[in-house]
Amino acid sequence: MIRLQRLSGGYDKDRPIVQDISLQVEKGTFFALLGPNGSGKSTLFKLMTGVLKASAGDIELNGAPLQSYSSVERARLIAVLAQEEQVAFDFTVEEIVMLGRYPHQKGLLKTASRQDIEAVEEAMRTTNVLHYRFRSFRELSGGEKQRVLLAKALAQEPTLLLLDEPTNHLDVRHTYEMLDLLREKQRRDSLTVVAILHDLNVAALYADQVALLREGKIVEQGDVSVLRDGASIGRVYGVRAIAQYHPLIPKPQWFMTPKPDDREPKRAPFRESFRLEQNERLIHIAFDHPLRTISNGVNGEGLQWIRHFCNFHVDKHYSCKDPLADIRHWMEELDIPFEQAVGMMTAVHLKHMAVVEDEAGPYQVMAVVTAGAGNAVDISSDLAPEPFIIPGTINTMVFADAHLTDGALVNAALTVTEAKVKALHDMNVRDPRSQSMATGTSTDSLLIAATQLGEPTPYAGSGTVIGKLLGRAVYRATRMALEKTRR
Ligand SMILES: Nc1ncnc2c1ncn2[C@@H]1O[C@H](COP(=O)(O)OP(=O)(O)OP(=O)(O)O)[C@@H](O)[C@H]1O
Repeated sequence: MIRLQRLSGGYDKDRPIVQDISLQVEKGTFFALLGPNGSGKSTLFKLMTGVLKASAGDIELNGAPLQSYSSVERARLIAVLAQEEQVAFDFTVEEIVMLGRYPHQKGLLKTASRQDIEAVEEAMRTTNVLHYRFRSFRELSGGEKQRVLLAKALAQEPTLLLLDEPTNHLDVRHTYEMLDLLREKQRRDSLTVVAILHDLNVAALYADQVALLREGKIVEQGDVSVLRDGASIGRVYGVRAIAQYHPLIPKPQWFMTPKPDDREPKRAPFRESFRLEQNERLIHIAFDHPLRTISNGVNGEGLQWIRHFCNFHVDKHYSCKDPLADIRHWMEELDIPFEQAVGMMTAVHLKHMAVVEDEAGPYQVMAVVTAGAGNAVDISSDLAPEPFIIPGTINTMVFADAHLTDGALVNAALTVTEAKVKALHDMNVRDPRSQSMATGTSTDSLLIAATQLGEPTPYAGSGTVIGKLLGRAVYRATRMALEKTRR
């Protein structure tokens, strides 16, 4: 629908600001133009609307050269929401929005038709500005003005909407409301949206296509997955950042990393950096700093940064109706912040806990295990799973003074699971239903937590020093814990 071919131009004929830009935005697409300050985004917009004349290259709008349209025709097709829109007179909100209808109005007097009035009402309703329609535009806050200007652009009923930082001045709620609204218009009315955005995360969530500009040239272009490339984004913006996928939708999101703070107090050695308490009700390991953690705990599941590691004892007949609410309630009673805690449950007596500490090379590890084999299961047997749930009968907590990447955390989970299975095998633990060797119990829990100090290691399998250390600690702790409960 709009096509730029080898386009160059700027403010001075001899010094083009944007150079050799080729891109195509299809009808009904949300296209985000990204790039650092001064990279030429607004200049490109001015070339796209004909405010600036290109020094080289072509722009086609709906298959015809942009110059072949009259200015009124262009204004009917393209609406622009500029960065700082100056309003010369003291207009009301409704009057401002009505200005959007100007290209559609006929005759010298330009009186508003019924269609104009309906378009203005609809635009004010969708942007949620109806309630201040009679207020002076000048009196509005920055965010309110922005919504009114969007209403004006929508009232224009364009096929192409160019937005220069549309979410400027908007708070979080209004930012996402505006973007949801634009996406709805884009999908429902096949509106084509080209937006200059500074927030890479917003762009990744809403744009179908993106182009990344640096010093007037496109350095990346494509669907939003180009934003997944940490190295190139870091280079373009000159920042330390990593991209990860959003946990709920397959869109990349950015995490900026501040410069390391040299004045941060030195951390205590591993063994002095935590407190382990155990009583009838709870095993609580509290670190003085958060650890990178992967777990399937009832509370704090997934990948997190965690300081408090809890294993609560529950009665054999505990009803598991809402274990998360229960665990948070118990944590609250004990003043343990659940946002920084992993919580597991077990029906095993906590005095039967086994703790194994070990070290090799630069690494230190500690495995804390509670284990009962009442509902041991052979995962390979043909029997259907039993729906009856008894809270976690082998709960394994492993702490490592090591720097494990996310992949290494998963690798560590694999390694210590192998160690647990071997312990069950060597202890001749059987599935009571199939009588075959058990591979675990039906409600096991696991957590791996790493201090993230030292050199990062991407592997923690049985072929690595850290993997072997973790595996052996878990093997010994699982055996000790099973022996204690058996006795
Ligand atoms: N009216 C102007 N006359 C001359 N040079 C200009 C003018 N407006 C912008 N420039 C220059 O053009 C270059 C690109 O500016 P532009 O406004 O297009 O960047 P941008 O990517 O939109 O930046 P920002 O993210 O800061 O809004 C800058 O070096 C700027 O100084």
